[in-house]
Amino acid sequence: MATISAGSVASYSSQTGFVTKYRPLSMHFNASKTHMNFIDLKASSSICIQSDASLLGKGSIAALQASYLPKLKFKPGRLPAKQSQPRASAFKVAVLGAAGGIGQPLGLLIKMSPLVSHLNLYDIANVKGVAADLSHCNTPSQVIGFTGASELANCLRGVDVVVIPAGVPRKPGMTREDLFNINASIVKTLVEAVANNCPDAFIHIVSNPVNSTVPIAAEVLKQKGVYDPKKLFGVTTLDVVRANTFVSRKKNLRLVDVDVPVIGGHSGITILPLLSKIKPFVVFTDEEVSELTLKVQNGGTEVVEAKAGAGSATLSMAYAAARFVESSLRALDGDSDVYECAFVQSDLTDLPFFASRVKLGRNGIEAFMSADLLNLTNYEAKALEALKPELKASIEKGMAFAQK
Ligand SMILES: NC(=O)C1=CN([C@@H]2O[C@H](COP(=O)(O)OP(=O)(O)OC[C@H]3O[C@@H](n4cnc5c(N)ncnc54)[C@H](O)[C@@H]3O)[C@@H](O)[C@H]2O)C=CC1
Ligand SMILES: O=C([O-])CC(=O)C(=O)O
Repeated sequence: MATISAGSVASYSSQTGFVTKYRPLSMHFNASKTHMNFIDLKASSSICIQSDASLLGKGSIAALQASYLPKLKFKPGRLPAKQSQPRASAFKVAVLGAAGGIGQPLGLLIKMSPLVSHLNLYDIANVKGVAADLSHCNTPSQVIGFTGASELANCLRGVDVVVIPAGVPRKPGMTREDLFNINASIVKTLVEAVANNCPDAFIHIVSNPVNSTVPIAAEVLKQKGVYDPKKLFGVTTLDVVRANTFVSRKKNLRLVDVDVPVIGGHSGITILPLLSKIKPFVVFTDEEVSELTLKVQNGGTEVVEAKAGAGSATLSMAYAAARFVESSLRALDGDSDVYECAFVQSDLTDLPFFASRVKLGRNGIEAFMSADLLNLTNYEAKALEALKPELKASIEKGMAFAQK
């Protein structure tokens, strides 16, 4: 049987839920019989591509399908016995804030993507060691570390996707808003550099408060004359990841089947999981809706408190950000079946920015999944109205900061 390896990582990902649309392939991938290695950590392990087992879950399987299969000129089930190396990975990704709690595991996950040719890591401190370390992984991408303002332009030139997790995290007792004073300036400076050096890139803003840092980024890009609202994203994937995890646990569902759209923003009550729009269809009691909604809204704070001063979510965030990077790369690679939630410029509501499910394509957002906002339950409709004043204030605060 024809084979593609996902390396030993296949074993720890059977529960992952990179839930973008996915069509199974009826083909087995087995590293022991081929050199078409995805991760190459352990050449003897194998994955079955029609299952959900891969490093990045279904999304990554789709990436393999999208990036390898069309170029290999074979049909599923009719692979040649010997197949040469798949096409070179194509995309350049930069991570700004790459030596931090999120940046390091995120760098590792991106290093494992078959779609990445160059991984540029930037930080104001300690990034050369992180880059040297990661560069020893025998996956295709070339890793380079950049540090200090003088190296930022070189880090960004020619990049397709820029992820920005630079900035300070919360400590117990703080809200995400409390990070504004420090992180607003960091994001502003970094996005100015993005505008100057890779204005066509997809920009993924992770730094909090996302409800304000995304409007800041938009204003900076406008001032530079390079704003493309279809390519600027606040990363809210962690809310979806949490919602999927909590709901599947509560209702005993297979994680890979569960997809909960999460709308609004990325802070407290502005995070609104739409349980009525879950796939597969599930009935919830009122108590379950309220318990699950609060749990998702409080997910970040739960981690901040458990870490007791040592920061906020880093590993689950790296996982979520890697999923969003992978989805973006698949979209850039021509996959026409990529859907993610993100906080973006939007006219779905009367707010200028709003998180919703969007369809991604080569040029960024191709469509808004406006149907998700139809036929909301009373609970959801009320929660949506209740979140608007807080979200509006955070958006305006960000815009005002950048216009100053
Ligand atoms: N969008 C989301 O769902 C989530 C967002 N976050 C946010 O991500 C941000 C980063 O969190 P962590 O990685 O845990 O923090 P961290 O403190 O561990 O890492 C931040 C990194 O940014 C670097 N940095 C600071 N200023 C910089 C600049 N001007 N240029 C480049 N790098 C710079 C630091 O040197 C550090 O390495 C925080 O603002 C946090 O609130 C965290 C979790 C989830
Ligand atoms: O809660 C925080 O400060 C970090 C964050 O955004 C999250 O974990 O969702």
